[in-house]
Amino acid sequence: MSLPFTTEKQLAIAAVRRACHLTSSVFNKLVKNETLTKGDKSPVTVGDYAAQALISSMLNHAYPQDPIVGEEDATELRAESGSTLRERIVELTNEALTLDLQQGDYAEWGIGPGKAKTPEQLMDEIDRGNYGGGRTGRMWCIDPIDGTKGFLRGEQYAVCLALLVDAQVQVGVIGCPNLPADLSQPEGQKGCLFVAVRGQGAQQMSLMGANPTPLSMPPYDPSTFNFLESVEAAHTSHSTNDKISTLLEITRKPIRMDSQAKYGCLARGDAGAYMRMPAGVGYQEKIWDHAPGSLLVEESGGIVTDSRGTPLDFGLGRTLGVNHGVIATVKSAHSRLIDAVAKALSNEEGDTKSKA
Ligand SMILES: Nc1ncnc2c1ncn2[C@@H]1O[C@H](COP(=O)(O)O)[C@@H](O)[C@H]1OP(=O)(O)O
Ligand SMILES: [Mg+2]
Ligand SMILES: [Mg+2]
Ligand SMILES: [Mg+2]
Repeated sequence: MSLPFTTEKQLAIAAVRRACHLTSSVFNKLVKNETLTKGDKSPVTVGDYAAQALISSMLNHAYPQDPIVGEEDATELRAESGSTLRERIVELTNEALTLDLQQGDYAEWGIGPGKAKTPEQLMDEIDRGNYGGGRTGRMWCIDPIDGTKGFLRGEQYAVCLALLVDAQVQVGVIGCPNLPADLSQPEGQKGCLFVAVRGQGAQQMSLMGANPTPLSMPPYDPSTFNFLESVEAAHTSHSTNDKISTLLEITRKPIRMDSQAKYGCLARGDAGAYMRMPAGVGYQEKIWDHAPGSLLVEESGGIVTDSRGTPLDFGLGRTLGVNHGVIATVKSAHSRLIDAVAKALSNEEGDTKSKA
């Protein structure tokens, strides 16, 4: 008998691999009018929409009953019927759907030569990601381009896919086309795929599946410990992270990087912790920004909680609800970090009161 979730894992790898191929080729040809600004002021490109349409089509073919929580929706595209933006998304998605990428990876996934879809079908595929989430049953989470700002800068981004069952992540796949296989060799081979299945461990491999390597996080070592954090100051409080660093007497500088590539780097031991302290009040973290990454870290021997030590709850809907930031680290460092966070936050509160 095969291991649980073997088919889902293979499908997720095939979908993320194809989407990475799409986003890498989009980047090289992206022009200015192929990016929109969403209601929350964040950017979305033709690559985000096309990658979601592609992944959703593949999931739909294999598991038509499974609901999908996807970041993007097609409302703006439908309103712009006949627009070049929509035409470009259709063209890109169909190119990726019909691509003869790797022999044998398409027979059962409804992709490959002759599998192009109509614009209407593709808008519907994007909108299959409108599921509201919840506590019971199966659901997939897609972040077609995580770290769109990094993508636009030509830096790090990730194509992210997870399968959840009863609000627990069971399968997580993250594709990072721009990530060096070895961070100490930034000019070396680029393109990493991270794969985790609950209870079956985590692996890193090349985007085409070469050199699969099991991941296991090194134990806490104060002499080398450092943080991974967002590039964008609006996404995380760099100054709170600095205070926590000082309290822990961390001497190495943080590594700034966009997207869930941070979870991949943490899982393979490039840094000691991924710290995501809220930059302001009111932002609710989205489940697609943490579902595959959290499983990857857990399966590599780490732990992922909010900044107060509460486990992340993927059963509340499309967001993680009121939980406060995210901390991912090796188990032996976790309680030290939680204590330092509490101290740093109470010092910040004290500073605010004394200024008032
Ligand atoms: N104010 C915010 N606080 C935290 N995360 C945010 C905020 N605004 C957007 N994000 C999300 O952070 C993620 C990128 O994180 P990172 O900085 O680690 O690369 C994106 O998915 C982005 O969402 P969106 O895709 O809607 O822009
Ligand atoms: Mg994201
Ligand atoms: Mg995104
Ligand atoms: Mg976005």
